[in-house]
Amino acid sequence: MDMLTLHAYAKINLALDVLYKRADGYHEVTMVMQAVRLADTITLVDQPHDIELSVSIPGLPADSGNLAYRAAALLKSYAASQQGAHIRLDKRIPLAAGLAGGSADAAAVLKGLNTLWGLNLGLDKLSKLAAQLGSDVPFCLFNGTMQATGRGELLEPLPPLKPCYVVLAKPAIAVSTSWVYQNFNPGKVTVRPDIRAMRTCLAQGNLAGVAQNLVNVLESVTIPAYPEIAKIKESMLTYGAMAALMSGSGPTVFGLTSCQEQAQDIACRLQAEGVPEIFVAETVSKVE
Ligand SMILES: C[C@@](CO)(OP(=O)(O)O)[C@H](O)COP(=O)(O)OP(=O)(O)OC[C@H]1O[C@@H](n2ccc(N)nc2=O)[C@H](O)[C@@H]1O
Ligand SMILES: Nc1ncnc2c1ncn2[C@@H]1O[C@H](COP(=O)(O)OP(=O)(O)O)[C@@H](O)[C@H]1O
Repeated sequence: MDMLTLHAYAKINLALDVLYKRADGYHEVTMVMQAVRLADTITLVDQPHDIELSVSIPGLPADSGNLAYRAAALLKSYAASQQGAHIRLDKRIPLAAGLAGGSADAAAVLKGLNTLWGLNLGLDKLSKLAAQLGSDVPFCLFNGTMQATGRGELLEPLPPLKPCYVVLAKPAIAVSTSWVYQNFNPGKVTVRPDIRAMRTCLAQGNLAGVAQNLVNVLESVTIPAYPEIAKIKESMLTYGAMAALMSGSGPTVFGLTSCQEQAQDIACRLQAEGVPEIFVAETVSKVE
């Protein structure tokens, strides 16, 4: 019996711009994405024929409603494989948080089963399958620091973000990504990210410059609906984060700092304020 254990890392968006709504209903975006060391654990065990999934928390589907299951089914069908697998998903990344937890799980299952089943598909092929599962899944195959365009599936590696600490704070709300995109109104956007400036700062290893350039246009949808997000951003800055931003469609807010002790201190103070879910994570700088 073969077994494989993988980490499925969460992501944050250092920059997120929406260019226009496409004919297929998706939005054309430009994003700078960064993997962080907050991970679900996926354990894969080889078995004949069937795909089975067990999940560590209630409220998460353990069938084709789960992206991890869908990833396995898609790979099995694409490769016309007779093999199956038991997938054990230990969830740590909060759900519907803007951290791509489901996408990370799907990417880890694609990579892991490619190995376990001896399929030898290249990352290019896996990336195409990943895009069928969701716009953020291809990034999760690669991790590190990347620019994403198209609907998020077209990737270009960027110079790695100078290693730093990320405080992640999620208020007690779940936000639907499709609701946020549906309600996006370019007329409500006041600041758009300067992606070129962000790229220059990354290339120079200029963390302060990266921090100054954090912008996410989806804040214009999520923050008016959930003002507690703005409150967490303000608190992060008061407690000494270099900068703070909502990740993806929200509601998680992340703050950057170069110092681990300061990150822990910010996390403690947010906890004292009653923010229910808080994590401190390092950045992940290379493909793992
Ligand atoms: C906003 C972002 C930023 O990284 O992340 P999350 O907040 O979900 O983590 C992503 O763009 C989310 O990617 P993902 O969650 O994979 O989205 P999908 O499953 O492909 O699509 C979910 C919903 O969002 C809409 N959508 C998604 C991507 C995109 N570029 N334009 C869209 O309009 C789709 O129409 C769909 O209704
Ligand atoms: N493996 C999974 N982990 C988390 N959510 C999943 C998974 N599979 C399907 N989902 C569904 O997708 C929704 C949003 O997923 P998630 O990836 O956590 O958030 P986000 O899109 O904000 O990054 C969840 O509410 C859940 O119903």
